[in-house]
Amino acid sequence: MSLSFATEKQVAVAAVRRACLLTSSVFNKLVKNETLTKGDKSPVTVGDYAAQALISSILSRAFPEDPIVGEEDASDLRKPSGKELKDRIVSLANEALTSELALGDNKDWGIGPGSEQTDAELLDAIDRGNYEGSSIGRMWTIDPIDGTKGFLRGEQYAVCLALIVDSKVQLGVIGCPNLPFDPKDPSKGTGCIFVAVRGHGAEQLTLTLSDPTPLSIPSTEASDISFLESVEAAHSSHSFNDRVASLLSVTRSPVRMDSQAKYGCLARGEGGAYLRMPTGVGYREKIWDHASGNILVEEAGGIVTDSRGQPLDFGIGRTLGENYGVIAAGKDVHPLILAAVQKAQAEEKAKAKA
Ligand SMILES: Nc1ncnc2c1ncn2[C@@H]1O[C@H](COP(=O)(O)O)[C@@H](OP(=O)(O)O)[C@H]1O
Ligand SMILES: [Mg+2]
Ligand SMILES: [Mg+2]
Ligand SMILES: [Mg+2]
Repeated sequence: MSLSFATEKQVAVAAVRRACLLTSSVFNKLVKNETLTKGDKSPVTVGDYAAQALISSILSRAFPEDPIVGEEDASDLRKPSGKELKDRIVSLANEALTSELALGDNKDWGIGPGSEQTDAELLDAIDRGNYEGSSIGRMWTIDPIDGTKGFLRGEQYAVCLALIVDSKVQLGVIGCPNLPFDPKDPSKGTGCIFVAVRGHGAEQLTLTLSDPTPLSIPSTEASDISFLESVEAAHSSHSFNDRVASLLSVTRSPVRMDSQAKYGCLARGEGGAYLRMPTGVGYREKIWDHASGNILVEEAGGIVTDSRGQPLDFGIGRTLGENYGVIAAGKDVHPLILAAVQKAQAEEKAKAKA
């Protein structure tokens, strides 16, 4: 029987839940100068930094020995020009750490009233995410706001946290504050937390940790799926997906959504397939963009591979290495999608030669 990671699960869900409350309250108050543009031209907001500080400081208390691979680092906040931003992040993180939430909390994890951290402690918590990754041992990976562009547009984004042991994801949590809990029943409102533990299944909870629902991907005909794909055309090739869809006689339009919310939707039976093929040379996918979604889909009975049909390797560092794309789908349609992807790749190669 596989390990149940019961304490890890409780801590991870509590941390993601607090980070979801933090990010949704930040969104309503976000002002213009609270967003920076990083070296790769992508945006980062006070919400991203504060959520990473919060999650990392909870993990550091609960599991002080575990290294963390986090998306953000505090170098810009340590500069004199970053002081205003830093002050705001410290106050947001402390507010989220100390607020009293009845459920799922534990003083030993450094959360609840009286758990304030100093500026230096919170900046250090962000920088604990600088771990380079490893194929051996335990490590956590945090994407404090996945889909920052979606977050800024008021659309989908996700707070993602996963535990990787010896290169394999063992626990994944994805918090999606803007995702309808039940698309068929709007009265259930928005906000979901997806959780999966290796060998123990996948489930969905509300942001108040109620309504736990086990998740599994229903079987479908390949022609009945609709692809879940990035909103940002620079992140995944829309035209390649269109070609794959036509090879499979898919008639439904693709569903575009930012963040790992796509993996959550797939796991609960929406869409049927996630397809992310590289748009150009050079970009390497980051482990924090896929770790939680990977286990969620696998535990919901699906398959996740690259375009060679190989599983993703979470043990080679902060990235997934050379980019062969990502294909995630239910187990009956995955082989068909993989074959169609390989056919479309062969066509592209032949065209490039001609
Ligand atoms: N050229 C590129 N190709 C693929 N992914 C990219 C990319 N540039 C940025 N990304 C990643 O795409 C993530 C968003 O995924 P999606 O397109 O599914 O919404 C971003 O996460 P962040 O928003 O956390 O930075 C970022 O890490
Ligand atoms: Mg980012
Ligand atoms: Mg991301
Ligand atoms: Mg992010």
